[in-house]
Amino acid sequence: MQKQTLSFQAEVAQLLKLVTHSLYSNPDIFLRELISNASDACDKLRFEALNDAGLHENDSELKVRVSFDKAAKTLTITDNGIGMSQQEAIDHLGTIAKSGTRDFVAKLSGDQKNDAQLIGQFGVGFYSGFIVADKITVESRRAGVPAAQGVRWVSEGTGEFDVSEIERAERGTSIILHLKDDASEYLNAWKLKGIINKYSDHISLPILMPKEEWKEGENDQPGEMAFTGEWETVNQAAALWTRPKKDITPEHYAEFYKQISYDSEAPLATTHNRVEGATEYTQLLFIPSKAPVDMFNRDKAAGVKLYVKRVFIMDDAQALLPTYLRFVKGVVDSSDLPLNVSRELLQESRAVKAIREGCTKRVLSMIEDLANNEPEKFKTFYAEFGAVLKEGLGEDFANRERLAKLLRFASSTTDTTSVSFADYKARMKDGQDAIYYITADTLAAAKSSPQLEIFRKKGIEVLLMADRVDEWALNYLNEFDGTPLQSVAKGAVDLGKLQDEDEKKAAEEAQTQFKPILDKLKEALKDKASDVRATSRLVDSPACLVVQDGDMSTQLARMLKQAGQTVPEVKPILEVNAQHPLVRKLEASAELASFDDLANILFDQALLAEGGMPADPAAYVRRVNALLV
Ligand SMILES: Nc1ncnc2c1ncn2[C@@H]1O[C@H](COP(=O)(O)OP(=O)(O)OP(=O)(O)O)[C@@H](O)[C@H]1O
Repeated sequence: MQKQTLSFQAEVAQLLKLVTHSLYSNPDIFLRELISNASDACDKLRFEALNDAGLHENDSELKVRVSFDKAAKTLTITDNGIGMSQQEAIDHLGTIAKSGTRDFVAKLSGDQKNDAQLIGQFGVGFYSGFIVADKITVESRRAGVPAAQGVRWVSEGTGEFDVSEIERAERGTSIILHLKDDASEYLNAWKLKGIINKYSDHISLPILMPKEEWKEGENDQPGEMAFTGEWETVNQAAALWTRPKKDITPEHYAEFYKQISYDSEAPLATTHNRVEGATEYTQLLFIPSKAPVDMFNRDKAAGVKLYVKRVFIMDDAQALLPTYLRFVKGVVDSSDLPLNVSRELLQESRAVKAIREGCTKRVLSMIEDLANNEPEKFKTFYAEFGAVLKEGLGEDFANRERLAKLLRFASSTTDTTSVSFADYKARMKDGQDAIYYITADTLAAAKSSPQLEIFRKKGIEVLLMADRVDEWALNYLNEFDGTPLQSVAKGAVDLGKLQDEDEKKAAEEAQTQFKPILDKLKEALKDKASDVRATSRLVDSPACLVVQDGDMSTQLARMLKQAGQTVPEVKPILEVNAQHPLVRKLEASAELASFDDLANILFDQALLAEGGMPADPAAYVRRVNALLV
């Protein structure tokens, strides 16, 4: 292969510019990124060698070596992992393959402070070398490829890189950083050991550095540290989760978490256990402090890595946790699964089923623990992940009750999202036999909803729900601890024992007395409303819309339509307040030509009040204007 000069993909060039303009306030992390890549490369080799032992080439002790040359001002990170072919070096180091990272780079604004924050969430991997180096040379040979087909890749981190063919006896990759003048502090073993200890201690491979010893000076010269020619292991070289809990500090856990999650913040909660019995495995799971931007994408990659007997098998092992816990990050290391387990096999494995149940229970305990003992953290958790947790009501029947206890809502008497079903029950009025709730597009809409009027008048608390998932999720929860849940926007209003006899009688009388008008309204609105009836649910408003028990609410129907789904046409019921002057006016205009307009205005206003839109807004405006002039 001739030496070639190639250009970076536009996004890489953009990223590099950012990196070289000293994006990081903490330059040390370049070493973590490069060691992490080296460790990934070794994981890949181990995995591919499961089917082709020849790839080990008589060098099966996988390791990472870090060394420096003071005179040449270079720092070199070498691994004997999978290596790169010539084409792979061009593809992997010249373009960004991961679409997630590419999208993210496209979002960078050029504003350094903002970008720095954003980039902290992703990590720039290999390119972080350019924080400390003004030139990087990569030399590599892929496992199984002849020594003559090695590759050298060189770049100064500007627009281009060179690639050429080299002879390379040993398999794997060396990253040679030509350090900038102001980065010479990295030509120091103590400094490097300190960074490795801080960021890369949990790496399961040995990280080796040349051994140094104190050498006394001769002829009155001062002594100095000198290389002995041997290598020494400078990390613990045992995967974090395999070590006894008592030897692991919160900082170790946090570092490990940051490494696997690309999060810059420490996790909110951590659980680490060895599970013994019929299925044996170790779980190390984390709840992040912040939700990722794409959390509501249910197809999003899961966050748990699968290892089998300490061999890395796959990222994003979806079978290990239910979808509604997709925000959890961590590692599961099983001793029961075969090393060649595939994603398909995972779905069917009984061991995986047991692991999944065990992990789900653990995560729920972790959340319960926050709820019971760390209210501030639970608040953070709920603000970030409460909405996803609700999906569990429909997805995980076995844990439905535990989940229901963890839910929190705003209510007509509390502004914060802090009311649990248990709190609500404890405050229920004498004679109240249901937990009342309302769903709406926003909390403000829920709060000012006409359906709440009678409840407010009687001092009955109503839970307000404005998460998109609420109505769907609540479909799966009919009761809490023996008390039924009742939407106040569905079915006829039934306050049971809370409504006194007089009120009930008045409502019935209104229904009969009002019948002619109701019939006329029904006729006028036959295309829009399935029924029109008098109600005792309203106090200040003239009318509202409700649906039958079991029907989809108008709000959910709207939401699904917006999302492009076809929804069966559900005509709502128009309920009118016989006491309201506007409704009285209807009675008076029963024989007039304007009756039809008034009827339509009444319906459209009820729709507007709950956040909907009249089917024909222009006609609505015309009708109101006709009344105004
Ligand atoms: N030491 C190495 N050995 C073999 N391949 C490597 C090595 N370092 C980097 N690569 C290849 O280059 C690619 C790009 O590396 P880079 O660090 O930019 O991203 P990444 O590792 O894929 O992502 P991230 O660092 O965000 O996890 C890697 O995916 C890998 O294929």
